[in-house]
Amino acid sequence: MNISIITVGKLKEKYLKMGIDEYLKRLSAYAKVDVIEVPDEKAPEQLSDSEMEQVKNKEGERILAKVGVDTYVVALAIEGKQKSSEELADSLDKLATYGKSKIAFIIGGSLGLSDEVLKRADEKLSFSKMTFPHQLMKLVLLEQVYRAFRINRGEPYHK
Ligand SMILES: C[S@@+](CC[C@H](N)C(=O)[O-])C[C@H]1O[C@@H](n2cnc3c(N)ncnc32)[C@H](O)[C@@H]1O
Repeated sequence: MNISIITVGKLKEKYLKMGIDEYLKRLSAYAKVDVIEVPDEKAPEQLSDSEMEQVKNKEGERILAKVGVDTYVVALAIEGKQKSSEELADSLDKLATYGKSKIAFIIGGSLGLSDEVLKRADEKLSFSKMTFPHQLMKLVLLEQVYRAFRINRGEPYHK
């Protein structure tokens, strides 16, 4: 399985980078995982609604340029569908069974994802009603994808 994690902006925080690198190392035993960072758009504190839309649209174009036509897209969105770890594992297993071997998980920037990206998504996945910083979301997502592979292989994982 080829998994892309597409995010907006460069990861700067060392403590997150260490965690992300650790899960990428663990995941390499199960799948090919690429982390793609597209440039973020400057977003000062005081932006009008239309300026915010413009920021999201520009970031969205950069995101969509990285998504292949045959890729199954999972957009991370607060308002998306919540799943248990077992349900996520089952979804990944089913995608592999039905020949969907390219999957992109997309995490938005500080203002979220554009409508175009959400429209392109095959599903929207929520990790709760809470808002997480996008770089932390990347670490949490990688841990859950790793957990999903462990579940699907029947390997022990921490409950
Ligand atoms: C700082 S959040 C953006 C917040 C923005 N107000 C919104 O509603 O999307 C950055 C990105 O992290 C991801 N994210 C944050 N919290 C999430 C959650 N609870 N479930 C799924 N994705 C989340 C989403 O992809 C979001 O676009």
